[in-house]
Amino acid sequence: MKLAMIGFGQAGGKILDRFLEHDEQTGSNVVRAAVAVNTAKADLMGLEHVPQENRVLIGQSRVKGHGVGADNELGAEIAEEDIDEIQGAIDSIPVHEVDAFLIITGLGGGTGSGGSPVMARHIKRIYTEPVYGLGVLPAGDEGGIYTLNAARSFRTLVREVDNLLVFDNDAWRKSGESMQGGYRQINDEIVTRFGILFGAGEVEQGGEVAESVVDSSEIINTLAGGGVSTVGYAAEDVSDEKQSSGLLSRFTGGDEQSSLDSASTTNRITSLVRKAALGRLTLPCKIENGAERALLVTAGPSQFLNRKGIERGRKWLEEQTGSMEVRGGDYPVEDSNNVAAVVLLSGVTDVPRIKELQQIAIEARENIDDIRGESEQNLQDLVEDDDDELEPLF
Ligand SMILES: Nc1nc2c(ncn2[C@@H]2O[C@H](COP(=O)(O)OP(=O)(O)OP(=O)(O)O)[C@@H](O)[C@H]2O)c(=O)[nH]1
Repeated sequence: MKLAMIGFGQAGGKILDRFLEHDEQTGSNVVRAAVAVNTAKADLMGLEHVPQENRVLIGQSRVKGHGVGADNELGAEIAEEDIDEIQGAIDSIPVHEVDAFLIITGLGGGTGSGGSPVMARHIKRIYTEPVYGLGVLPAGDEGGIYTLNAARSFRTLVREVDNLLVFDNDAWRKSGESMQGGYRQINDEIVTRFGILFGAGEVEQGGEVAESVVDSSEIINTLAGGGVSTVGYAAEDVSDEKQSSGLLSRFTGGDEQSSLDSASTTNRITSLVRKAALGRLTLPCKIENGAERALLVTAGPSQFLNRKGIERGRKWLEEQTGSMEVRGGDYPVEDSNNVAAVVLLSGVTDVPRIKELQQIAIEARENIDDIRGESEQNLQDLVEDDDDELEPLF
């Protein structure tokens, strides 16, 4: 699937940068165009793979290149005011060559949190291609303002995009790690999952497995209908088996597929599907209470992918989610040493983490209002004398 990716804000830019690096390393060619938008000059300068001409600094007259300091209302205002500058960069995208737009952003900050819904609305008005969001929720220990920002941005962005794919930093943060080191690893996790998912629709149809290869229209149809999506992933190293099956087939003159035990290939796939769906999802949720649609992608060297495994995995997903719309297919990656299953669950609704986020956001808003009210009173008590005998100069 060919995407025009827009990284909004610091997190959005860094994840976009990592997607570009992944594209170069794997040759998957998913990112057809990349634009980074930010109010902070330093963040844009720190990017390594986004072309210079596609880095857009907005809000210069308002914040002088220093970011909006987690004020997402200001982030939204600036995006609205400078939308023509962003459009200038989008104009260079060969839109006829892309299947969809993907706007990537951290929902807890200011620039991306406020700007990305404005951007999504703008793009949807102009282009017919679907516009998806990849929104990152803040970790629980980041504090009230980030949670409040994320809850408000989440609500707005879901409405503006054709589907919001969510990644929850809270579920992935390891304690005892530096922020930067931690994010690098988290961003790798993000790119691995979404890279396989979107890369799957990019394989040329052809060869033995042609009819079971995932097409980009299957990704689009799974995401159609809107709402919130989450992704699961599981992988197994098959390098030893790959080596021995290659040797054996050369020795017997047979093909590599037939030198592998098809029952164990099938079982491996079905167990990977279960692990992917029941393990850590990008947004943890209860799958047994429903996903409207799902897509199963099995990736790896083609001799390790078989139709029976995918069929069984698909059926199992249908039973688990109660969805009648479960698609499935292969993503052959011949030089990989892993077999992986990626499960996209679209239209999920039973997500305790979102309810918790909203509750904390409401409390944070109440606390912020109380503290503001109190601090005005406290300042007045400090600067004025008790009997108001000292009058100000003017
Ligand atoms: N996964 C991931 N999350 C990140 C990364 N950097 C920041 N975040 C998350 O994004 C949120 C902050 O958003 P930023 O992108 O830094 O903020 P911004 O949009 O640049 O807005 P301002 O800095 O307020 O102008 C934080 O709450 C973090 O949870 C990153 O590299 N990876």
